[in-house]
Amino acid sequence: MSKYTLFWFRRDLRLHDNAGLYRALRNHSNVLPIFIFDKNILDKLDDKKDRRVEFIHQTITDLDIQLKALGSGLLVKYGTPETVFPELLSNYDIEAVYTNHDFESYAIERDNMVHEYLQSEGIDFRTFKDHVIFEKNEVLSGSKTPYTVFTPYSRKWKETLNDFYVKSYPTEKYFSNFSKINLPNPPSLESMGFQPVGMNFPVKEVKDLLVKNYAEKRDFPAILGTSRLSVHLRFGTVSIRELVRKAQNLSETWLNELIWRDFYFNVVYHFPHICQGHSFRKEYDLIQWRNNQQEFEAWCKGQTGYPIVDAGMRELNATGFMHNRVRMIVASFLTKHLLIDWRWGEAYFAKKLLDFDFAANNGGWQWASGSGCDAAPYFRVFNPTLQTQKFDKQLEYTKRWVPELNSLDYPQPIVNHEIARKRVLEVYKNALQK
Ligand SMILES: Cc1cc2nc3c(=O)[nH]c(=O)nc-3n(C[C@H](O)[C@H](O)[C@H](O)COP(=O)(O)OP(=O)(O)OC[C@H]3O[C@@H](n4cnc5c(N)ncnc54)[C@H](O)[C@@H]3O)c2cc1C
Repeated sequence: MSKYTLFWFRRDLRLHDNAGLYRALRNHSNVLPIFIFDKNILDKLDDKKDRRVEFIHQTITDLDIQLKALGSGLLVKYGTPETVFPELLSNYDIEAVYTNHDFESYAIERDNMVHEYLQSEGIDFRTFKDHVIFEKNEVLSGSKTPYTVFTPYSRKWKETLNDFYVKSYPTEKYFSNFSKINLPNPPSLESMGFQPVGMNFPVKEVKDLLVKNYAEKRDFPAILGTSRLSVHLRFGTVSIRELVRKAQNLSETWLNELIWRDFYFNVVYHFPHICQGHSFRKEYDLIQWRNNQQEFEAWCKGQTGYPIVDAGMRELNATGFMHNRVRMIVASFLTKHLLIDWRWGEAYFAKKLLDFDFAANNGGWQWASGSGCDAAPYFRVFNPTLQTQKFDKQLEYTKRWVPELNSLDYPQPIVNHEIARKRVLEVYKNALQK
């Protein structure tokens, strides 16, 4: 029997069109796929009914079934990478470990640690670009510096794109190179201290018609006008290359959204200070936030007395999803109307969003607060009433989540729009003039 090559799944939970898996299968004849339920991450989750863990568990179970049908299987471990790898090395004769890039700060630390360990054991650790179209220095300005503004970034992104970057990796050609092995089923959610919520997750297909109509429909939260693919993009159950090909054929506007996603990964990679809790524009760290705990709780619970804000927060709490237009409204409301630090909102979203992704979430929050690259100017304060008139005129979305809207049970606004607008402009001006 030849030595084993491990393929380590992380945010790329699919067999088809997977860059690192393709390289492992093409170069080696005994490829054992592994997945680690990482205690370093799971132990930090307070909610034992975390929808993300359930999503991953369902996906892993499905991957294992697909692999068993190929005469192989998925080796699933529950532990920390620093203990799992030594254990794997003592049980299997391993020549190389393949995986795909992940640029979040914990992931970088983890991969450096694993790399060092494997190197000390004489084992190759090979990593590949998979979850974005362009990474690292592939899209730089003419002066070879990273872009901090979306429009020129997206222009260069489009100029750089050619068929090569969106071609699928035909992993299926080499499926016979998966190890022939008998493995136990993955551990249950319960055995890892979690429980299922039992919700239906968004489907991973998007209809051509939806993408064609995206530009006209994407801003209306009452209708299904966006793809709902964000959780699949987060965990790699869909391939970004396939989606970009679809967007190229059907909708420039939707393509731009996929480019925003690459853009925010590019920002995280080039400006790591944002991963340490700093504003992208450092002067914004001087803002004197009010950080009123009671108002924060009212925002979290959807009890601010601003119906569109409350609808969004209740949708988030109930489903783990919130429409992009409403994310912008609730984020602006928290930072501008309530003058609560965007990091509080960022952390709350990180706990609740099914599609939580550090790069897009941080980017969205810093955009809303004005502190980010290519952010909304600080003096732009969304008016929730006008936003509702524009994007939920019939209150269809709002009433879905705030059914008691016109009754005495619904709270009075916790803040007056005009007073809050003047207050935030004053506070921001003071901080930014220093
Ligand atoms: C405050 C705030 C926080 C956010 N947090 C996240 C987050 O944690 N994870 C996340 O995936 N998105 C986040 N977004 C971006 C956006 O709201 C979601 O990607 C989108 O609502 C997901 O719905 P969809 O899949 O139907 O998107 P579609 O509109 O169909 O777009 C397709 C895909 O493009 C990407 N995309 C779209 N808009 C953006 C954007 N503005 N920035 C980056 N990528 C984008 C997503 O991967 C999305 O699935 C945030 C936005 C804001 C304003």
